[in-house]
Amino acid sequence: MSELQVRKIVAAYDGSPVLHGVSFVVPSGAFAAVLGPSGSGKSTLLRVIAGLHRPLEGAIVAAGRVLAGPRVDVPPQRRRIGLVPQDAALFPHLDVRANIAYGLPRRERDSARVSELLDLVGLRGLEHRMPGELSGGQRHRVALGRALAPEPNLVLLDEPFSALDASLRGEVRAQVSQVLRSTRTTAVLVTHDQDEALSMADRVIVLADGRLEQDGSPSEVYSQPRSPWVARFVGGAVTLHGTWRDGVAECALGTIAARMAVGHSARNGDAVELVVRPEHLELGGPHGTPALVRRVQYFGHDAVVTLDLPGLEAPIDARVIGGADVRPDAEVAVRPRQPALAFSRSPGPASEAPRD
Ligand SMILES: Nc1ncnc2c1ncn2[C@@H]1O[C@H](COP(=O)(O)OP(=O)(O)OP(=O)(O)O)[C@@H](O)[C@H]1O
Repeated sequence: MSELQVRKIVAAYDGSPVLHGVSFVVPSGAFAAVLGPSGSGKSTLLRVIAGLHRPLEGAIVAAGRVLAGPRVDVPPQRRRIGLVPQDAALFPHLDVRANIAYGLPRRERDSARVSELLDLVGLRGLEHRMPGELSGGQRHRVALGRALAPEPNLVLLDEPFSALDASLRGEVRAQVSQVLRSTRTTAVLVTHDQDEALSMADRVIVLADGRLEQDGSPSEVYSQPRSPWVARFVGGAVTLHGTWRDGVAECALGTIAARMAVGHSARNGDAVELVVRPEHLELGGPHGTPALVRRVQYFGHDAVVTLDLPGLEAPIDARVIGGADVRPDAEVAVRPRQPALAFSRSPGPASEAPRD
């Protein structure tokens, strides 16, 4: 069992707090993504887990062993944690085999274990290439092989795909998750890319301003966001002010079906904040609210249509299948296809716009 427990971690730089009591558990063998905008404290959290930054409060427990706590600070090299850094950080003067073998104790560097790892990360045949002769994706696989070599309890991946071309990224993400799943390694990925978090992880841990905003499966975080902020940050959302009345909401989109978010409630006449996914807005049809098309971004499989609605200062985006025939300045009718998610209105960071 190599469960990771992050317990009420408080961390600071020069007295300025950066993490404010962050807690979550990654079950043994699970793949978690810590997702948050720039400056939310993701790298600091990873450094705390790896033993590169000492927390002021809280504890880190991996595989049942306390690695950091009030009187404990296990040095990084004794934590049994593998790290895959952002830039792969390979030794440029060592070939693929030697880079992977570097992760093993000296006496095991010539062992069959290195060949096993080359097979695991799909680099058999390239073992004598130098890092400069590899693609970005292959370099990451070497870094993963090196991190997995000593059979760590936990692998940490720090934005490992951000430097890759978009065309390569999807493939490398799939290869890395396949290797981690096949070895049942507990892993934590840090990313600001919501697609990466949703597509790779079993658990998504959303951080904002050093606080945990939500911890759940990708579909929970997407379909039951805990706040309008999470909805906007994970997947994008149209947010509207509305008034709750008998299971529907009155807002700039007219009177629309709505359901209250988990943990929220409203009485008739209460102000609510409504969240609608852009892909749940449909154009055309007899019952929609009239809107003016401001811009169309056509992507082939779908299009993002930016609309001005009467009474709304900011435009809203609808993501529609096709969309080739929608023209700027046209008047269209817009309507949500699914009930909006309603949040009781409360001030605070959860209702501010995401920053990135
Ligand atoms: N070595 C440091 N000294 C002082 N402040 C730091 C240091 N490293 C990070 N910070 C600050 O701590 C906060 C969190 O930074 P951190 O790098 O953990 O965020 P992040 O979510 O990983 O951001 P990014 O996605 O941009 O890497 C930021 O305000 C940052 O300026």
